[in-house]
Amino acid sequence: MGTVLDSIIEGVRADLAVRRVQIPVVDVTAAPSVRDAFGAFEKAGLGVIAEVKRASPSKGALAQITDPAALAQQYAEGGATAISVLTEQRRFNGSLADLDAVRARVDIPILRKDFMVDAYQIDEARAHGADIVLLIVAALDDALLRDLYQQARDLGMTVLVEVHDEAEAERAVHLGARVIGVNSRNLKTLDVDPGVFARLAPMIPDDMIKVAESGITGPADVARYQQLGARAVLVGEALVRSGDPRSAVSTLMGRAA
Ligand SMILES: O=C(O)c1ccccc1NCC(=O)[C@H](O)[C@H](O)COP(=O)(O)O
Repeated sequence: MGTVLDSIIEGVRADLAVRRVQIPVVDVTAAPSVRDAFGAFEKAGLGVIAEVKRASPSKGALAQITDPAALAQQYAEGGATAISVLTEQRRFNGSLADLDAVRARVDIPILRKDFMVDAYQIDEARAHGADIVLLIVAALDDALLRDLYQQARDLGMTVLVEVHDEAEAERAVHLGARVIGVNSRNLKTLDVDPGVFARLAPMIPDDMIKVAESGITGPADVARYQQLGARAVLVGEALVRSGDPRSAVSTLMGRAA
């Protein structure tokens, strides 16, 4: 039986095939200039990547986000370092239109958060203004991981390389990734285990930006991850459900709202 990740990727490939027919070649030459996400993380001290997330395989519908740009603007006003926009359609209810809308509204770096398995998606991310792309090590063999990583870097983008276990962390470090996300959500069970970051962080050199991902609900979680070496956190559900995204971001960062 396939995993959740396998079934998400199957849908991603099917949707990609349709877009390829509509737009056979993506023109990256007209893309807006790249914002320096790596520099932003370095400057931030503790960075918050605030996510535009409508739904998820683990929780179903999370929030009615009718204006993703307004949400992103509130995140930015709260002090977010970058915005993550989920563009996967079938399970997360996202779209490239969300990415366009957010890019047009905020001036901080933007992550296209999707399941990247093809060079076409990297060009597409850049053409739609993304400054960061996610590469999930579990979804890629070493050759494709390296090719997509290099392609994104050649386009000037920062790459968030995501790992879930020791073997994947080793592959990410070997790749030379400068930003490594440790996702505490198990892709088979979808359960979140906050102990994963503590286990994997020591394997990642300290000159890399370590990002703690998933299941973060408040400033105590952020402080704990920071103590373990995180330089940024990626937060979705807690922010979209908060009712006050601006204050929720500043509270996460330990600032008065
Ligand atoms: O969120 C899920 O259920 C999920 C399931 C399978 C693959 C990926 C998934 N989420 C993507 C993410 O990495 C999260 O959106 C991100 O880390 C934020 O997590 P959270 O703060 O727990 O919403």
